[in-house]
Amino acid sequence: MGHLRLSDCRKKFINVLPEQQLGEEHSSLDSFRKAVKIAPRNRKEFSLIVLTNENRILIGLKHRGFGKGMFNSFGGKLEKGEDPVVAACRELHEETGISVTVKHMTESKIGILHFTFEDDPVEMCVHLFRVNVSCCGHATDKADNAASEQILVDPLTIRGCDEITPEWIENFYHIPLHNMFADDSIWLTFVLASKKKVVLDGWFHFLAGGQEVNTIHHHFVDIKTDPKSELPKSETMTLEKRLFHRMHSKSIISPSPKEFNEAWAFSKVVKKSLRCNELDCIIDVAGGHGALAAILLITTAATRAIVVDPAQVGRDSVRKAWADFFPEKELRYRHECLRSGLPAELELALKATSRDRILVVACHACQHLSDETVKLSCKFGVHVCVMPCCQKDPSTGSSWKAFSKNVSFPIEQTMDILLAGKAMSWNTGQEAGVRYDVRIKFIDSKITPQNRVIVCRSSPNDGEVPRTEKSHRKLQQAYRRAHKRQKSFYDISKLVGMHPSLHLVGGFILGALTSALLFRTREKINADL
Ligand SMILES: Nc1nc2c([nH]c(=O)n2[C@H]2C[C@H](O)[C@@H](COP(=O)(O)OP(=O)(O)OP(=O)(O)O)O2)c(=O)[nH]1
Repeated sequence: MGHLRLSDCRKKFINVLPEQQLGEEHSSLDSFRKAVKIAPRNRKEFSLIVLTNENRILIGLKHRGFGKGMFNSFGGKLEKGEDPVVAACRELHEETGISVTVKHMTESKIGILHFTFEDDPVEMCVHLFRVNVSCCGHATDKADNAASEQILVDPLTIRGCDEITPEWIENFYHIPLHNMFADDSIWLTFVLASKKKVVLDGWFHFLAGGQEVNTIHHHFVDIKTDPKSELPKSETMTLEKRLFHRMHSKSIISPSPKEFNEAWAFSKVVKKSLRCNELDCIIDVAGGHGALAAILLITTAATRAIVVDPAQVGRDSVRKAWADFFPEKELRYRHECLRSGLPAELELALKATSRDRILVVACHACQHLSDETVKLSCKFGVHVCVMPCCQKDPSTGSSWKAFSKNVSFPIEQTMDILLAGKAMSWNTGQEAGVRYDVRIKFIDSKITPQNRVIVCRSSPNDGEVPRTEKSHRKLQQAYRRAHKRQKSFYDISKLVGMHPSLHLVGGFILGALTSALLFRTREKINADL
């Protein structure tokens, strides 16, 4: 335990207030008390919760009350007789919608801040908490939060109230300290920059003039670090997380977290199944917002992606959120149905690149659309991956539905297998001079139960015997095997070196010898008698 330098931590923050607004720093509480002559008569208690997620912080713009027009962490006055921890849970929920258990909030307490003012005899006593949350794409389950160490938050459920609007700051060091209370430039910078869990006892005496002046006269901060209580190791910001956070920090609702997770998982399957450094063009069919197209642009070598969908769903959201992740690449939307839009785009793409560098994808396109996507793509001989949904049996008499029922196999899976079967049929791709290697892969069923990705990888069959020819040869072999006996007789004659025309002569001689032998035997028997 010991005193740490506050000013060193401050240097990393780009919006920190100038030293003259932060007043004189004292090295002891005695020294601070001697300098601050006004003794406060009344005391008011508040809670204040610093809410972080990895190296991001959620703060709120205040619309009324103390600090109106400025950013602050969440919190408020304690109600009469209310425990500070309970007040912190209540205020955090009221102002952000985030639920934290009393137990977790108790463990999250990191100190007390005391504020006095030259023009106000009331001392403000603020109970300080630091809550670190994990953002996820699933609805927050209070029971899970209670049971685990982590607070899981679905970013879409974060909401403000008439008093405050929450906003994520993507990087601690960019926090708008120039529009926050002056003391934040002292203690908040320290709390955020410190790798260890810190416990504070902060004393701040402000000059008269309230938030307009926002200047500290004297301050003293007693900081203790507990070497045993390390902060939870912050997870590394994977690309997936950066994309996800960027999306919800811009309050984007299309794609939803579920759709984002589906697109991300789908893209992973694609990347495992195809040579992604060789892709050039992605066509995302029924792609709506275009999240899948954008993710593939970001994570593969492809330079162009086209979203073919008659509906205009959240196209600007994806650009708004992720444009700087694919700066030199092109994301284009074609608002047209797949039947005409896909062949038109495939023709355009084939003018610019070779078919083995083109990939058509469809994530959760209804089954008839997935069917048509595969059919058209195979006609052009390009790679195609689909994850169908809304499978129905289109056959007359619903024969597949009956089959599924008989073998207790879900119709959705039957239809997917049938689609894979069509793609790997002997003729598929022949017209384009390719053959298809077809696999069914899975994404996590927790993301979606419709989790089968049909991956159809095309490869040239130049110089190769067409599959129909191969099977014809096999049939001939089988036919020969079936007539082996006839063949073997011919083979034996060949073996003894006899010409087939001599068979007759041989037979005649053999017959004559046998008759002579029989005749002699009969004569001998007659003589004996
Ligand atoms: N960061 C920081 N926070 C402060 C300072 N002074 C101060 O009161 N706060 C916090 C403590 C409280 O969380 C909040 C003030 O509470 P408030 O006036 O909004 O109380 P409330 O939510 O109950 O408001 P209301 O509904 O009664 O209008 O600001 C300060 O100097 N720096």
